[in-house]
Amino acid sequence: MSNTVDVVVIGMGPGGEALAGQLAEAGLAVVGADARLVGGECPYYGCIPSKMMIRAANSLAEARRVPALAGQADIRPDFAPVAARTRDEATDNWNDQVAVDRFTGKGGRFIRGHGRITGPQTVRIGDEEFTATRAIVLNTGTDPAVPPIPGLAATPFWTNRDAVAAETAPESLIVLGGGAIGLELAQAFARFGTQVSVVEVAEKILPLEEPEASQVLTDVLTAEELALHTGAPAQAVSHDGTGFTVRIPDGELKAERLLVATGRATDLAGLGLASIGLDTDRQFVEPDEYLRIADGVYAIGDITGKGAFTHVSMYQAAVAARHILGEDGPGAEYHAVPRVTFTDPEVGAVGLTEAQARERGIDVLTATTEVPSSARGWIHQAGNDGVIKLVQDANRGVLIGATSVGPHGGEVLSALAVAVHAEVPVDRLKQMIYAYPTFHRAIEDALSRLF
Ligand SMILES: Cc1cc2nc3c(=O)[nH]c(=O)nc-3n(C[C@H](O)[C@H](O)[C@H](O)COP(=O)(O)OP(=O)(O)OC[C@H]3O[C@@H](n4cnc5c(N)ncnc54)[C@H](O)[C@@H]3O)c2cc1C
Ligand SMILES: NC(=O)c1ccc[n+]([C@@H]2O[C@H](COP(=O)([O-])OP(=O)(O)OC[C@H]3O[C@@H](n4cnc5c(N)ncnc54)[C@H](O)[C@@H]3O)[C@@H](O)[C@H]2O)c1
Repeated sequence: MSNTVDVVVIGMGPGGEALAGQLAEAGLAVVGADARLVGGECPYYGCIPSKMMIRAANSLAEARRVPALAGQADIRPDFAPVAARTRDEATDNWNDQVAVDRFTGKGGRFIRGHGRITGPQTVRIGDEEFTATRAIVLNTGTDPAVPPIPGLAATPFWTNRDAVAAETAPESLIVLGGGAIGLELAQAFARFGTQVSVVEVAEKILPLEEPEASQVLTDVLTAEELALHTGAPAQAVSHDGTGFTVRIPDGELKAERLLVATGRATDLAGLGLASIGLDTDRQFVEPDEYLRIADGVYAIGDITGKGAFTHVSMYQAAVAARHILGEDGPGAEYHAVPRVTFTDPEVGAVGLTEAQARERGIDVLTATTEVPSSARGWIHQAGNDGVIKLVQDANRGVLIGATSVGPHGGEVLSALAVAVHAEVPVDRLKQMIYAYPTFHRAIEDALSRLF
């Protein structure tokens, strides 16, 4: 088999898998390499198993709301169905044969191994050298970042990869990091009965989202008896054979398990980017609008730093694939990247936060409305916590950012994502009819406060 091909894809996360398959189906000679599992973090260690866990945990939370609304419910949490679904349905016991077969079925050649660029058109995968005449595509994603906290490295801590593979919910859990991964898993385990403490170095949880969103979630998680320690740098970690101790400025926390969810790491040097003249001292590559980082070299997904989300990886894959095939089409744009943290309530957001907009010198108008005081929120009652916040560019008269926290907050976000993406004039949004009594009707109330 010739080692001179059209395209080599290094790393087959969600975007890389889609792009490699599309190019192979289009008739190009494509080699796809993955060191671990085809499909990447999302199906095996990320989105899908965590959302299965959350779905189960939310059903427990909803059952706990029965006394407020509908009588009595006898709730006895059991983690076994979650573990079984993750193993059997989400990950096929962490086996990617179906995905490999799907790719090879489209005509691609798959190699399990670590890929590294060795020159403008050359890639080494394991012991083999390949020449890619049309494109090299990087979709290598990220690994969990482990902060240099004294003692931590020597302990048997969990990352997301261990947490989603748990067979049982631990009795107690300390979560380092109050971002998306930390909070989603913290709340899910807590709903199964785990005693959870979250240690977040920033002054608030979800520090990059709107402060109003952070506040709603802080109130909900505190009411669910999670212990939130914010502005709390972990100073030391130890493990005595049975449990963890984490020292924070306020004292010591102890738990059976420790989950490190403090962000993600890339390794640009390990990808050989110096061989094509790129700086490897940075965390992310810098692609142009067609995802090129050098002539004939493309990068998609988390390593581009445009939003570590499956939908960004897939979007970039489509743009890059079109460009590699020589088809016309728009380049990538990022003014309306949506994101949803699947806590309950869900925290959906799109575009810029108020703080980000002000940092850019944009003259903004903002408005918020509380979900519990909307008609649907009031009807919903137990579990109705939420807020909608809009950020308008005062000069252009369009929304440039929005946040939707609440039951189905991620679904409510879709209307706001359309508005931000298509730059629908705020005056036009104010003329729209919002179905009664939906959660999304609260958007109308927020719009009426924008002046
Ligand atoms: C717990 C958790 C929950 C998440 N939930 C969501 C969610 O709900 N929604 C959402 O949109 N996103 C979510 N994400 C983020 C999402 O998983 C990623 O954004 C998504 O997987 C896209 O990543 P990627 O395309 O960059 O590649 P990845 O999925 O990171 O895959 C990269 C692949 O490249 C391989 N690789 C790396 N280096 C090499 C190399 N040198 N040679 C060969 N192969 C290599 C790896 O083995 C891996 O298979 C979650 C992440 C985590 C951890
Ligand atoms: N629903 C989703 O779409 C979803 C879910 C999970 C993850 N993700 C993606 O994965 C990415 C990574 O998630 P993440 O939660 O690891 O990262 P994150 O950047 O979202 O959150 C990490 C948190 O850890 C804190 N932190 C950093 N160092 C710390 C330390 N030493 N001690 C205590 N806290 C510390 C940070 O201040 C931050 O709040 C996210 O940015 C997101 O894009 C998406």
